[in-house]
Amino acid sequence: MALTQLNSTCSKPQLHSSSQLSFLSRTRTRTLPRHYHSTFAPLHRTQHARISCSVAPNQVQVPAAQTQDPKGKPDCYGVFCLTYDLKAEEETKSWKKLINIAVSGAAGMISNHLLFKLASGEVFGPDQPIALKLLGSERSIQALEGVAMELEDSLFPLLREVVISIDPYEVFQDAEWALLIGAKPRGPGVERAALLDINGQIFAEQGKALNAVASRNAKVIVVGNPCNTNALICLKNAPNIPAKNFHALTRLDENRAKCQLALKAGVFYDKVSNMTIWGNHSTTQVPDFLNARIDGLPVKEVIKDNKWLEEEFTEKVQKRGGVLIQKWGRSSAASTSVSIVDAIRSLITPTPEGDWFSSGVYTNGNPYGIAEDIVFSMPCRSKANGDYELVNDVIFDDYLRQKLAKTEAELLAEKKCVAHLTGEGIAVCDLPGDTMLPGEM
Ligand SMILES: NC(=O)C1=CN([C@@H]2O[C@H](COP(=O)(O)OP(=O)(O)OC[C@H]3O[C@@H](n4cnc5c(N)ncnc54)[C@H](OP(=O)(O)O)[C@@H]3O)[C@@H](O)[C@H]2O)C=CC1
Ligand SMILES: O=C([O-])CC(=O)C(=O)O
Repeated sequence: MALTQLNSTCSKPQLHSSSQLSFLSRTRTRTLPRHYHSTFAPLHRTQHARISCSVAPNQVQVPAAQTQDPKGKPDCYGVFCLTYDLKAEEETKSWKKLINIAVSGAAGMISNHLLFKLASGEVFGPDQPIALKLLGSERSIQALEGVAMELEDSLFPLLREVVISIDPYEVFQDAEWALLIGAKPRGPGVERAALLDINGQIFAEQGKALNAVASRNAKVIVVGNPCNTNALICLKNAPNIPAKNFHALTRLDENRAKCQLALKAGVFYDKVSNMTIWGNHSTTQVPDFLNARIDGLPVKEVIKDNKWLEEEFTEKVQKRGGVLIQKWGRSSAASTSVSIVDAIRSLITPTPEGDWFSSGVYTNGNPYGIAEDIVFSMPCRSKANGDYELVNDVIFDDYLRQKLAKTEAELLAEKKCVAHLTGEGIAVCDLPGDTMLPGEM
């Protein structure tokens, strides 16, 4: 691969003084968002690892550190100023317009898998350059620099810009996708009501920031738990973005359910379709075996063991996260990141004819009689435009209706618990006693 030095249009970089990172790094002072209180003495509020150069196709740019021009004015800095020596037919002008993807909790375990999938092109496609805007905190800013360094060392051609910051207003600027993963984990002795409040405040703040600066048609996927109610809080604080654009991740539950049905039926999991997870991403979630299909047939025609379906299968899916934590010592991160990829791809590729996917979405206008104004996992179809429609052709029986009522009641109780964060008055928190995240046992 020949190296050619370019006259690029990159902005002049400054080297980050403490870490000596080789990518372009800037610092500037901003007012901290209110929830970032810390005993640290923050000096640098924002740090960027930014590809800010435009590079012509067929050429490779060398880091300015190695190639300062005779006047001593580097145009660009570090490995993010490099691009591959593309063949004429692959040149960058055939790429789509760059999209901004914001990720919170970017130094966490899920992100550590997800970011590399996003940067590789496997999510948005091999002709879609991306900018990754990574949200951390004072707690995690060093770790985030490490993440940026690993992204740098991965030489992803499609990764055109990386920004790390603790300021959601900066990270969400013009974001087309916001993947909200960061949330305080529920530790021993933490009441679910307290968790709803602590994490709810994070999502209220982030909703406000999205409202102010994100793309007006941004798609928001909330992963941080309790993800349904966090998504509700987020959308209530972002009235400029359609409520329909907010999702709570229940795709991991769908994938888990498909795997269990495939195992029981003795088929590979690609034979399982039409799998709905209804309701809350919690142990009240309802994996719907009435409408799911195996090899095109209703599940009940293939697995003629109703007791197993109603009891063992349902509980296995509801509690899969907790069993995994017991074995692995940490919560599902790799499979969660895979399911985030699945969730995004389901919105940007056409749903296969007759099939659907599950997502926790806003219930207003739903055809199933589920209470309005909550975020509830339901069956969706997409035409690949980032949008979705709810599926009409599903059936219900008494068992399914009864299970739906339980998960709906839980979400309505959670909603009352966070009324102070959704602009709906004073919170009253009376949660059902058995409410748990899938990862809790
Ligand atoms: N919906 C789903 O299917 C699933 C959801 N989850 C949820 O996703 C979230 C992230 O999981 P994972 O990446 O494994 O978790 P990690 O603990 O690895 O990372 C979580 C991130 O959350 C941020 N965070 C925000 N507030 C706090 C706080 N008060 N205390 C500690 N950390 C905080 C931290 O980043 P920073 O310091 O930068 O803010 C941290 O990096 C969790 O809420 C988890 O329950 C997990 C699996 C499946
Ligand atoms: O409870 C957790 O953090 C993990 C979780 O959501 C899951 O595994 O589904």
